[in-house]
Amino acid sequence: MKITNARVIVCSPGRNFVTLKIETDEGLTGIGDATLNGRELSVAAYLTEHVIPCLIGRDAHQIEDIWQYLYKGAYWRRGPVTMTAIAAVDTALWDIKAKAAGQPLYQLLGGKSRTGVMVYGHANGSDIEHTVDEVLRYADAGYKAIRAQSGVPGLEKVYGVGKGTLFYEPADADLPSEHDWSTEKYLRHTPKLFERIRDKLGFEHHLLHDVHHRLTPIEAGRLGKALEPFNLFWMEDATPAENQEAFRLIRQHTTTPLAVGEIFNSIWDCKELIENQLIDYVRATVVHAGGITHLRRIADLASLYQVRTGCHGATDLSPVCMGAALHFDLWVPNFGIQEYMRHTEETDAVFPHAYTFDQGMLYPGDVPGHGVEIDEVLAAKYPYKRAYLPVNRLQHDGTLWNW
Ligand SMILES: O=C(O)[C@@H](O)[C@@H](O)[C@H](O)[C@H](O)CO
Ligand SMILES: [Mg+2]
Repeated sequence: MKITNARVIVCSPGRNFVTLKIETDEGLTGIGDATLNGRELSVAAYLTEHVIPCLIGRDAHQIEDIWQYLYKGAYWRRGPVTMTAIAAVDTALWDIKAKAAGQPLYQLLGGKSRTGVMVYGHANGSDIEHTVDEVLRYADAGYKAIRAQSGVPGLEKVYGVGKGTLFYEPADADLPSEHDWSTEKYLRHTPKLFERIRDKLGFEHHLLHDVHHRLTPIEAGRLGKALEPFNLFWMEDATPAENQEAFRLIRQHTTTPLAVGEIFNSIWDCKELIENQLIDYVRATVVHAGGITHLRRIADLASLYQVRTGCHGATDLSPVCMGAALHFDLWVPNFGIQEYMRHTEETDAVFPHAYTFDQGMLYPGDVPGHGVEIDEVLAAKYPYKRAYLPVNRLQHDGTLWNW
């Protein structure tokens, strides 16, 4: 089955998405997500200018060979732009292979390892009481796992806390907006938040929290220790992970489980974290970590060390990534949890999909392929709009910090 054509579709149904569509001489098509939030057009150009010309005429069934060809053939290995582009090709080819077999994608990976995919939703509130109400709302909606983020007294804008409650969108301006940060205020506030949530909710539900790279390792150790009585499922991105060894310091101070990896793009970003058992969950997902082919390698390495998966699933990952990730989640033996932030109705209409939510679980559906398509006519009605993620500055002196 030969690849006859491929093209990039950029659209913005409420937020920007980049999608690669591959066509074959047998009439089968496949799509892959290529969205890199705030840097979308770099991946679109990488695909159009440098990848698509190399795909035409190749056998769509040779997923592994094409992966190696694009990875080794670039010479400049790894990096978010390259790996997102490769992921889009890989996802589209798995979609085509599964459609050719007439099977849902999870069957080609090895079949179901579980009945459904446990997800966590996002409860965001402007203060503790508001966040508690949101957590209870998610529990009522059937979620078994809930991430809680709250505004911090004395800080104007905080990661994870949106204007509306259901749809949180941080890429909110055509030049980066500026947030302020105080580690001291955040560290005083966060244990109180979880104490109050457990008081009201009890201990039946999983609770998660995202630190969004803002603490030093020793501060992260302190927070993890303070949160131990509240039994978190995980503390996420406690410190930036460029230096993987930094997690050893956090580990030495707390038994709160650690998750990291939404910004990882290859197995090399987490090799030491996994081999030294410095984390419990690896958060890489299909779109930014080289597609199903490479994510499977990360998960296999992780499984040797009892590290489980927790795929990133924010709204800047398109429904195409979500669909593919759900097939991966249904199969992967060392599954932990899947993040699920709902897309807007506009986005769902542009990307009709087979996956469904019920009682805190997602199900990828059984249609051949990954089960997500793109309505190109509708997509054309939503042109690209530049949108950046914010930057963060320390409140007391304006030093640029991690957002
Ligand atoms: O855990 C998460 O979902 C995040 O940390 C994201 O919201 C992240 O900020 C965005 O994906 C950035 O594009
Ligand atoms: Mg995160």
